[in-house]
Amino acid sequence: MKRTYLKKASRTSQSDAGETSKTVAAILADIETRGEAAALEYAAKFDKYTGNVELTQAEIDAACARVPQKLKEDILFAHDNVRRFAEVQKGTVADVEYEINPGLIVGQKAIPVSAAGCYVPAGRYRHIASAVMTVTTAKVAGCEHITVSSAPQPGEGLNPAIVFAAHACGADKIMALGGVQGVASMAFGLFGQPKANIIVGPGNQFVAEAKRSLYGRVGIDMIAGPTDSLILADKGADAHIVATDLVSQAEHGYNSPVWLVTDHEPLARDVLSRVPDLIADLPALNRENAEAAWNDYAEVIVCANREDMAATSDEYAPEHLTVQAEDLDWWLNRLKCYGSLFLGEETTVSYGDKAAGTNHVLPTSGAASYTGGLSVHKYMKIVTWQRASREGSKQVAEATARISRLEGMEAHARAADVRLAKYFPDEDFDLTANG
Ligand SMILES: NC(=O)C1=CN([C@@H]2O[C@H](COP(=O)(O)OP(=O)(O)OC[C@H]3O[C@@H](n4cnc5c(N)ncnc54)[C@H](O)[C@@H]3O)[C@@H](O)[C@H]2O)C=CC1
Ligand SMILES: O=C(O)[C@@H](O)CS(=O)(=O)O
Ligand SMILES: [Zn+2]
Repeated sequence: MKRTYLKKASRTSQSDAGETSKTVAAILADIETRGEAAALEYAAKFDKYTGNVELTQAEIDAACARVPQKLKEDILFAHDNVRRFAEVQKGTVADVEYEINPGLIVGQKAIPVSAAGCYVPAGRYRHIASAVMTVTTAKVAGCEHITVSSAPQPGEGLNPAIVFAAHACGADKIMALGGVQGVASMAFGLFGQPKANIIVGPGNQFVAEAKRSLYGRVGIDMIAGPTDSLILADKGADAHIVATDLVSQAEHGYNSPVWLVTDHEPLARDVLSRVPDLIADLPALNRENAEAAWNDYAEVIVCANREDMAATSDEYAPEHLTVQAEDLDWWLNRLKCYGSLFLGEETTVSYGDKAAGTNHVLPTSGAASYTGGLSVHKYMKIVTWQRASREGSKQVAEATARISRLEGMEAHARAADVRLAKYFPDEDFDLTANG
């Protein structure tokens, strides 16, 4: 497949991975050894925060009172959409019971984990929507205890709207702890909370690496690190809207890649010429982030046709994938690797990020090649069970005994032997490995 890069990235999500991994390992080990005292020291070091970590009910009430009414209504609108979509998704997992052989019944149950730890990023921006996405889905899944941990601002603590969102969506505990110290405190059960069974939520490279390192001891939703986005656009796409959408996701941070893939070079050149002005027009922090992301991480790729565009996109496996091209059904059918798909110019990643109802906690750095984003299913354990009548036990016992013996697992075989001997004392069975 021939691809022409009109713009090629000098850095990727793996560029700083080694350094990040070392930093995070040291912090995790320290917090595991020294507990809350170490977590508080890192809060002071990284966030210049020495205030209260566990929010009291009075602090929650005071924060909620500071949120403007219109913003509360918007947050509740987003919550309602996320909740209703989560409920529909939950309905797709059913407990089942199946008589697989006469008298032998097998089944599946979906059991929610007890304790969920939801990380809500708040370093560069106030990610109110992340509180909605994580807490609402945990609540719909049926988790008994939900903790939110989020980065405090120096001298101020948590953003009031994040507190309102976490509280309104159903958090049982809210902590002012960011980054690795927030994730570690939820995983180790510090500050009076139950140890989390699963840690979910997005964050920067330190948060994503902390979750990755703790995985196994605790469940995680997925690697949801620095945001990335890809737009597939054909000759009919509106260059101004494509450029605006690229910039909208480059503002996340200096390490947020945005990629444009097209089969129409004039569109690519038009978009390339528009992006710098759109970035220059942003407020200072957003401009700095978007400029760095655009310069170092962005790519503009021209392909020969739509099939090559789709194949390129699947290779990148972006977190957000937008299609601004004709024949949307063809794309929906063809594309295989993405966290969330935005079909057509009339929708945009920002809708999904904030309020449309699909979850914005999504796989990054290519993780969309093997997983989808956060949903109720991530909090639910699909477990199995079985029971049998004595008749139902017969055939499976014989097969079990012979397979076990052939494997050399004599004790397993005898667990089947004793049942056959007890339930069918008058029958002879050849239970040897060669039987
Ligand atoms: N994949 C997804 O679904 C989503 C991803 N995001 C991503 O979340 C991220 C948010 O990042 P931030 O604004 O930074 O907020 P954040 O809350 O993730 O990180 C802030 C924390 O980083 C820690 N930190 C900062 N510098 C450090 C250092 N040198 N060593 C150790 N720890 C350090 C501090 O403890 C601070 O509390 C962005 O990259 C954004 O793209 C946001 C929403 C959704
Ligand atoms: O990575 C993401 O999903 C973000 O784009 C979500 S938000 O824009 O930070 O709300
Ligand atoms: Zn976004």
